[in-house]
Amino acid sequence: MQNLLRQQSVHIRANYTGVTRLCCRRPFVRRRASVHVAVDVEPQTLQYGKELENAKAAVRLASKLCQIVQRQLSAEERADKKDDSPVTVADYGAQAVVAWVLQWADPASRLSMVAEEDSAELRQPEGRPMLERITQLINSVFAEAKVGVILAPEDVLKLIDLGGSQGGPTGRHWVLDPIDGTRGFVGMRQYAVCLGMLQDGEVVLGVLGCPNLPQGPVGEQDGQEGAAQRAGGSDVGCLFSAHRNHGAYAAPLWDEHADPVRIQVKDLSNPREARFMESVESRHSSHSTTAAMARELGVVLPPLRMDSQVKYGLLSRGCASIFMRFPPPTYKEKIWDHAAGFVIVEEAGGRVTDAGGARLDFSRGRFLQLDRGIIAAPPALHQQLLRAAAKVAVAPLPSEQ
Ligand SMILES: Nc1ncnc2c1ncn2[C@@H]1O[C@H](COP(=O)(O)O)[C@@H](O)[C@H]1OP(=O)(O)O
Ligand SMILES: [Mg+2]
Ligand SMILES: [Mg+2]
Ligand SMILES: [Mg+2]
Repeated sequence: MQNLLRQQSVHIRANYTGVTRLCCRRPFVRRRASVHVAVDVEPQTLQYGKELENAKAAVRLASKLCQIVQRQLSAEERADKKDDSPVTVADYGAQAVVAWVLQWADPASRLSMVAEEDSAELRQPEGRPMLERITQLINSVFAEAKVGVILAPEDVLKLIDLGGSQGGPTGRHWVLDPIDGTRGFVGMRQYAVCLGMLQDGEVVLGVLGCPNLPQGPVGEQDGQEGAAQRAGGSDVGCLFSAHRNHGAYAAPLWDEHADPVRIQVKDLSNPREARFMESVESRHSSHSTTAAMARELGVVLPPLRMDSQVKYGLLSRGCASIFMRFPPPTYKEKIWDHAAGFVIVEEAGGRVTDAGGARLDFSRGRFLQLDRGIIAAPPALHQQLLRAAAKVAVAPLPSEQ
């Protein structure tokens, strides 16, 4: 695949209107085609401007694939992984699409990507029908977007396995969760395509594609089954993005020409006005611990339960003021489950730490090492949350898992 990719020429041209074109040409593809990306700031003025555009283009394409699959997901299109969590053709397909865009946009550099999925099951004879379905899906999304490339199943396997990097404290590593909240995805609820970029151990870019998230106010029903069915309207589908030191933005997911809008957390200090968010799945995050935290803090509003990193997006846009996550003590948190949301919340003015107050550290490989769980909020509320966490009994995570 490396050789194949090297044969291809890819270049990015930005015009003065801020619309960038990602053009790809392969020797055996006659027609030149393009993926359009709208950018919020002239890419030349940002240190990682081109990378941000590529990340948005990748997330938009992958989100399209996910949306198509969610609307007609069949039993053959999903499987259970060894850890008992679900995976679908869309998880694999989205990972391959993002890897393809990033690789093609920067063919000169060796892509390092830390991503959730790998191709092991698809390489088994029983995985072949799923692999063929994934390949077909990718090619139909590429055709619709006029990418002008047709992938073979072998290409798809290799693209998925580009996500096997270990990350670490030096160099550049993309961090991808192709579908965060797969249980939400199969349950017709919320999910997000999450892409971050690590530079020397720091998350410098984050993009969240949230196909089922309304652009306006969000209520409890938006976290429940049926969110996917309601997602056809033009006011549903959000793209959150952030560039370190340049703020966080929200834009319509399906309109790459729309201007992104700067977003900020809602800087509340009174817990009685605050709404907190947590997982829909109590097996992912203890609802009783968050309820105890809310009582200790004096929060009176009921929780807003949402799947996936859409919670980080909602916090950044001020739709709720607190996010808490207390996974089971044996669970190892992965960097792709938080990288994009982390930089978006910080750039929107919020704080994201573990329950002991340590800022999340993405430089230690594929996993995060956390004291108990994750707490995110605007600064004043965050301080109060840390005081509550010191009083509320939360099962400690083993130091070495
Ligand atoms: N047993 C588990 N405990 C905690 N989190 C889990 C578990 N299984 C999967 N997850 C991950 O929790 C996150 C979803 O959290 P939430 O419930 O808040 O949406 C996802 O990253 C999901 O992975 P995945 O990316 O495979 O969906
Ligand atoms: Mg995840
Ligand atoms: Mg996932
Ligand atoms: Mg998963």
